[in-house]
Amino acid sequence: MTSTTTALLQRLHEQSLTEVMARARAQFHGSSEEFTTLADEYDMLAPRLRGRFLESHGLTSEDFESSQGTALSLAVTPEMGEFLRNMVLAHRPARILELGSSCGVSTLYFADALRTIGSGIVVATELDPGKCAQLRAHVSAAGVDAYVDLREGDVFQTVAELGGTFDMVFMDVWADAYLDLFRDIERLLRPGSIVLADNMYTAEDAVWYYKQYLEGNPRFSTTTLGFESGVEFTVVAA
Ligand SMILES: C[S@@+](CC[C@H](N)C(=O)[O-])C[C@H]1O[C@@H](n2cnc3c(N)ncnc32)[C@H](O)[C@@H]1O
Repeated sequence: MTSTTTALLQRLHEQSLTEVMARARAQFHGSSEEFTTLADEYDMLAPRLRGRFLESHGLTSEDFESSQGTALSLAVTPEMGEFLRNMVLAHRPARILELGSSCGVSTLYFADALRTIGSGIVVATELDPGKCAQLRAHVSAAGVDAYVDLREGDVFQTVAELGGTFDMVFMDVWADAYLDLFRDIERLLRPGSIVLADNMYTAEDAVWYYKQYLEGNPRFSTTTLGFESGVEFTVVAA
């Protein structure tokens, strides 16, 4: 990764964390000391307990699960970003579909990996015009324009217009849309395609139908990876 991209990602990660912490602090009705303790406890929790923990403290955020917009970046963590980057380096996809790109943090990890390989494209999707503008600026600053195709607009509309197959898909829109969206992208998958979905533990109720659908369908082999906010790792078996 170039030093420019590393520095840019570091700044964007810090910015996103600050935003999320500020929102949680505004929602939390305790003292600053209690909030600090809560944040430490969250960090130490097993990922599969995190969603319920936030919920029990009144910190579940509606904008994670509703179709309403938010100005927050809600970027993947550095750990998740490195995982995505490594997945690309290992799987060498020609076409990646990213569902929910926000200001482009996960997009940058995908695009940087494609730059390392020397080929491929990530089709990024985002509804919010302000976030799209930021994504374009970030992609340009990192010098990875050649590897990113941003489609601005509603993701369902965007997906309906796509053809061909995708070797890798990253699902990171609002969790209650996962199943409907997955049904729409099934025709774009081929045997061996990988679908990664974030927030399986932090939006456990919203993703329940998605998880059930995958587990009940012999075309897919799926498991939830127990790190970060819970990542569904699905391979198209047939
Ligand atoms: C969790 S954020 C994505 C974060 C991003 N993957 C990253 O790492 O920076 C989810 C994004 O999905 C977008 N989104 C939600 N519903 C959408 C829809 N129907 N069409 C397009 N984008 C949508 C939101 O605007 C939001 O920016």
